[in-house]
Amino acid sequence: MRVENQHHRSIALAEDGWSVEIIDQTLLPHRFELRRLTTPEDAAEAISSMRVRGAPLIGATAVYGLALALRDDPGDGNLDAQADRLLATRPTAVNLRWALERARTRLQPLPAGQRAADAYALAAEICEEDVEINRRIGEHGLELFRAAWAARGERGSLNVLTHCNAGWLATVDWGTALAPIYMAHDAGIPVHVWVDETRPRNQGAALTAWELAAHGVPHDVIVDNAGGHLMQHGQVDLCITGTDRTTRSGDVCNKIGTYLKALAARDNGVPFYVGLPSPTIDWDLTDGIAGIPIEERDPEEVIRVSGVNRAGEWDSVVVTPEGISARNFAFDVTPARLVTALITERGVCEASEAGLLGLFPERAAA
Ligand SMILES: CSC[C@H]1O[C@H](OP(=O)(O)O)[C@H](O)[C@@H]1O
Repeated sequence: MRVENQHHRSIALAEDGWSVEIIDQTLLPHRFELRRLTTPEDAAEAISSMRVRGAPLIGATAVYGLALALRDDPGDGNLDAQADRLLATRPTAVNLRWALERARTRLQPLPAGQRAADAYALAAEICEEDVEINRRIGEHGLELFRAAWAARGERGSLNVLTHCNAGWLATVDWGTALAPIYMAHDAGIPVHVWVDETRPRNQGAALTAWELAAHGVPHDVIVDNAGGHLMQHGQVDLCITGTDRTTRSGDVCNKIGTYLKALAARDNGVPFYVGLPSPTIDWDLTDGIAGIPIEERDPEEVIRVSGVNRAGEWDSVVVTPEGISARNFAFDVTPARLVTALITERGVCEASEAGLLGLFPERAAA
């Protein structure tokens, strides 16, 4: 997407043809800085520290990390060890497993001397596929937005609530939940976005707001607990989020707090949509609540808030009493029954196995 009139993606091969450039998302919104990854350790650190985050972007970064590893040692042992190491960086987003399994399957049979070049080629393919998948999610989602706008009699604004960041920063480009928002805005539908701040890492306040502002999409940042109130007062026409792993039955794992938004949406008759790229579907799982591993991150992320102080300097402050105990669950699972529809690159379907197999029939036998 465009940043100060220059096109950027969240990740790209550097001009040297081998190192990898990412946007360091831990510095946004106050500093836009590119960071070069030159080793697999750099890639693993970028994922685990959330310099890059978002299921599709995590998968792409991991395969570039594997390419960096194979430049130095393309042997079987290093291929397996580095893939395992990258897989262990974060447990919830299924794209990480999907991308690394795809890489192992493709690279293992190759002569060692060909593996690095092919890993770079695969990383580039995964990136291009992601951009196209998200563009199509945007187009299918746009039709839902047009219908919602018509349902409002095309008056006022189309008020959309989103949680966390499922924009171009969470993918290679376009985003999943935000792609329909960008396309609706560009199509002249007056979209307004309620942006959940999304404690504790503030992906909404820091990343979604930054993206929407750069694209000129009207929005308001709200505290995570305000969404239900807005829905009760008719201020939300639809909710749309991303996902880190969706089961074949349509259970949606996403940033912590998504489930509570879906409950409020159901209670207030507000449609709840999920932007779902097919690499984020876990076809091996049916019960999301029982089966999806929920990442638990450092409690320090709850206790301490980072930002820019009055002097414009990067700083952090403690918001709890000294020595307290905190827990930091990073995701939750919204049962399929609370999801109005899944927006995939192949179209919109109900959140169910039948719905997903209707769009992905090749998965029926699995
Ligand atoms: C398009 S995936 C976006 C998804 O990833 C985020 O998690 P995190 O920032 O911890 O990587 C969040 O769940 C978003 O909805």
